[in-house]
Amino acid sequence: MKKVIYKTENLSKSFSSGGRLQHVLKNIDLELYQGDFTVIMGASGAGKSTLLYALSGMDVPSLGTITFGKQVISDLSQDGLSVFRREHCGFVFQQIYLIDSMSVLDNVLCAGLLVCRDKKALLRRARELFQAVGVNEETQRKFPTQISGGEAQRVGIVRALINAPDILFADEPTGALNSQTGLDVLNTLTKFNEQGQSVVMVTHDMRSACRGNRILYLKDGAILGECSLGRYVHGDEKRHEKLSAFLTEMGW
Ligand SMILES: Nc1ncnc2c1ncn2[C@@H]1O[C@H](COP(=O)(O)OP(=O)(O)OP(=O)(O)O)[C@@H](O)[C@H]1O
Repeated sequence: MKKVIYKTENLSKSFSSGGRLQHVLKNIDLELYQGDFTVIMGASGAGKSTLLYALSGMDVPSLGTITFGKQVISDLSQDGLSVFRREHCGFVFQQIYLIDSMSVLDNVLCAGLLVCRDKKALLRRARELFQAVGVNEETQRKFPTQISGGEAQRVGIVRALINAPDILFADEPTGALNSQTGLDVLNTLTKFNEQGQSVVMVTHDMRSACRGNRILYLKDGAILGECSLGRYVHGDEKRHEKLSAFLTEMGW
């Protein structure tokens, strides 16, 4: 039986803009499981990123609770949330925000040193991760402005994983990449997930979504439905058809 890592109850988020309250997430009850590659889909404005930010402690809900393991993260202060993010979460976004004045390797080590003081152990893990994503030593010595978008995104994945997070959050990780480099990034995420890494990814892209084993469809701030695709198998056309049929049913 799968282990629940996240549980939300009545999770709601509202924003006030122009004197009007916009209810973006509406009473979401959700469980996420360890080892899953969960994908969140839905139309633009459905609340996907807002849900991801709430789960990852980057933002706080207006109402409801979010429990991670036994910890109620929706009760944490801003300081508590930053410790939670640092210790448990990894982030991969469309924008990578590497520090331009540091080498690729130092960008990764710097993120690791926030959690672990053992530089030798960090270096070992960084080298393993760089090898896994296909970023060689020459590229590791370069500065962010000297590498391609695809390389930068793979460095971003290494940085996100350097602290061995319990969960990796990805928001449109291939959104700014061309088709081949996007595919490399998806293969990298799939590989880590096969090794047990839990992933939650927001995407509009069918090809990316096909990598997930569980697809949630968000509409107007509520989960309208979900689809189970099973573990990713390369070249499985039925998977694409199943996802496509599900999305059609959801009104995608
Ligand atoms: N900080 C904020 N202040 C005010 N409104 C916000 C804020 N963040 C999000 N919203 C609003 O919440 C709604 C949902 O935004 P969100 O980014 O979660 O949608 P999304 O489903 O991820 O959309 P997209 O696919 O276009 O990225 C939008 O109408 C957006 O304008």
